[in-house]
Amino acid sequence: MSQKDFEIAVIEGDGIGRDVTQATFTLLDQACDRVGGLKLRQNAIRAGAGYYLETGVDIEPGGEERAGENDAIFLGAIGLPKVRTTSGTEISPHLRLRERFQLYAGVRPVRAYANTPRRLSDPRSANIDLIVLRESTEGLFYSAAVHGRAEVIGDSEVRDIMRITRHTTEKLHDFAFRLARKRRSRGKPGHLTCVDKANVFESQAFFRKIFDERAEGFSDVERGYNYVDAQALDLIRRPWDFDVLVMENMFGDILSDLAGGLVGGMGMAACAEIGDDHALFQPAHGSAPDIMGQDKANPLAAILSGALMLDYLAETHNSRAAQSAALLVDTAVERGFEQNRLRPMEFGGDMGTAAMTAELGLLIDEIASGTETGAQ
Ligand SMILES: NC(=O)C1=CN([C@@H]2O[C@H](COP(=O)(O)OP(=O)(O)OC[C@H]3O[C@@H](n4cnc5c(N)ncnc54)[C@H](O)[C@@H]3O)[C@@H](O)[C@H]2O)C=CC1
Ligand SMILES: CC(C)CC(=O)C(=O)O
Ligand SMILES: [Mg+2]
Repeated sequence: MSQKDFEIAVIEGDGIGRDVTQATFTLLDQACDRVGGLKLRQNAIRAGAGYYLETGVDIEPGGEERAGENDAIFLGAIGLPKVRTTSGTEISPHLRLRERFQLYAGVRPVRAYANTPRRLSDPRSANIDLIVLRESTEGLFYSAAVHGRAEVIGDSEVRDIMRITRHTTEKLHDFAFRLARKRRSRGKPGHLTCVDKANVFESQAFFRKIFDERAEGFSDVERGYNYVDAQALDLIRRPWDFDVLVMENMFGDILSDLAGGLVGGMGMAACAEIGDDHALFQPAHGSAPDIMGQDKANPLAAILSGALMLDYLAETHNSRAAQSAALLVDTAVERGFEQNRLRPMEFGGDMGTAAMTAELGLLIDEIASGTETGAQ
C-alpha cells in the first residue's frame, strides 16, 4: 500500500545543524511536491548542547519516545565542544537514540562527483564510490552511549568497553551482504570487505567469525578482509578498489570521516542509521562551530541524507512517489556538479548554504519539468 504523507521527527540540534536541516526540508518538500503532492510532516523535537545549556537536559521530555512514533527521524547535528557533562564528555542524546531504536546499520556513502576536489592525484579517484557500513549501537561506543558504563577507577584509570554481540553482529553482516548484493544488481561491484582488528582483539576475531558464518547464506557475494589499520592505508592509496566496507562502530566513525575527506569534505558525508523498525538520517558531520552562523556550511551531506530517508520511506511503505522524489534530489546533485552549478565554499567555491540550496531548487524544477539547460 502506498502512503502520501509521512511523519518525520526533526531534531535541528546545534551549530550548522539548523541551517542544513532547513535547506534539506526546503528541497525535499519541493521534490515531493513535484512528484505529485507527497507530504513530509515535520514534528520538531528540541535537543542538543544549546538546549542543555538552557534547560539542563539534552532532549526535551518525552522527546525520545516521540521520535520513535514517526516514520523516520532526521537530525542536523548535535554538540558544542564547550558544553560538557560532569564526566568531561560532550552531551550526545543521539547515541541514546541509536541504542534505543537499535539503529545498528550506519550507512555512509562516499562518492566522487564531477568537478569536486580530488584529494588524491591519481585519476582513478574520480571512480570512488563506496559505502562505509558502521555498526552504530555497540562496539567501542557502547560505554559512550550511556553515562556510567565505563569503568572508572578513581582518578587513576578509565576503561571503556568494546562490546560485540552475536545478535547485533549477525544482523549487521546480513545487512552488509544484502547491501553488496543490491549494489551489484545496480551495476556496482557488489564486493564486501570485513574491516576489523581480528589479529589482536578477541572481540574483533568474534566479529570476523560471525562474518564468515553469515557469508554461507550469501555465496554469490564476493568477500574479503582487511585489518583496520591497513584499510586506512588502502583508503588513501586505492579507495577506488572498494565497494562495501563493514566494521565496528569506532572504526567506522574514523574511517567514514577519512573517506568523506577523500571526496571533498564532511559536507559531502551523508548517513542513514537503520534498524529493524526505525531509522534516523543525519549528515555524518558535526555542528562545525568554526563556520556556524556564516552561511558557509555545505548542505549536501544533509540533503543527500534526506534523499536516503526518502529511499527508506519508499522501501518501507512501498511508495513510488517517495522513490521518485529521492531520485529527483540525487539527480539534481549529480547534474549540479556535472554542469558546474554547485560550487560549495567548502571546496573553495563561491556558494554558501543559501546559494547552494537555491541552485538545487532550480535544478529540481528543471529536471522535473524536463527543461534542463545543461549549462556549463
Ligand atoms: N552526529 C553528530 O551530531 C556529530 C556531532 N559532532 C559534534 O560537533 C562538534 C564539532 O565537532 P568537530 O570535530 O569539529 O566535527 P565537525 O564535523 O563539526 O567539523 C569538522 C570539520 O569539518 C568542517 N565541516 C563539517 N561539516 C561541514 C559542512 N557541512 N560544510 C562545510 N564544512 C563542514 C568543519 O568546519 C570542521 O572544519 C562537536 O561538539 C562534536 O562532538 C561531531 C561529529 C558528529
Ligand atoms: C556522538 C557523535 C559526536 C559521534 C560521531 O562523531 C559520529 O557518530 O559520527
Ligand atoms: Mg563521527
